[in-house]
Amino acid sequence: MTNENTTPDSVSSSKPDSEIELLKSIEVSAGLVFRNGLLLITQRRAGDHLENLWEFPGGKRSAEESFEACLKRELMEELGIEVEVRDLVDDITHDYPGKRVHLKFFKCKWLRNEPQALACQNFAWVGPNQLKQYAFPAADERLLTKLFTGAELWR
Ligand SMILES: Nc1nc2c([nH]c(=O)n2[C@@H]2O[C@H](COP(=O)(O)OP(=O)(O)OP(=O)(O)O)[C@@H](O)[C@H]2O)c(=O)[nH]1
Repeated sequence: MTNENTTPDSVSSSKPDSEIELLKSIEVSAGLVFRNGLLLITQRRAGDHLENLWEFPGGKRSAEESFEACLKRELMEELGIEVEVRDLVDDITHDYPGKRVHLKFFKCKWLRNEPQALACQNFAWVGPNQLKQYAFPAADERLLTKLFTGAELWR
């Protein structure tokens, strides 16, 4: 995990504001998939943006697709699992060098199929204490704090 902080009001970046305004954000839907009190996380593939870091599974929304539909599709493509998409837990915009991402994180309930690493390097089901041992992208910092401090999210 990096030390970079993001809040909805302050977007961290190394670029001047004028340049950031020109960046069009990439819209991403990601899931907090719970099953029996454990959370599913995936590892990004080597060679991808933010390679080898762990993340909440999901991906880019295509035009005309809702964030919820995008998430169901991505979870099927990446892991072969079916979920029920529930509440929006966080909504974060973050600037990486040359790239602005707008992420919506939804709580999901695992419904069926054992996960398979179809489009990720690896996956793991973790509890709150294990989650601390994995390195995540800077954009996920605020959400991770919620997960570490809010036991109700895990229920
Ligand atoms: N799914 C997911 N993406 C995240 C998280 N945090 C975060 O910064 N991202 C960023 O959101 C974008 C997700 O798009 P994606 O999963 O389709 O990424 P990708 O490898 O196809 O992107 P690329 O083709 O631009 O390299 C990536 O830039 C990824 O680094 C997260 O927790 N989950």
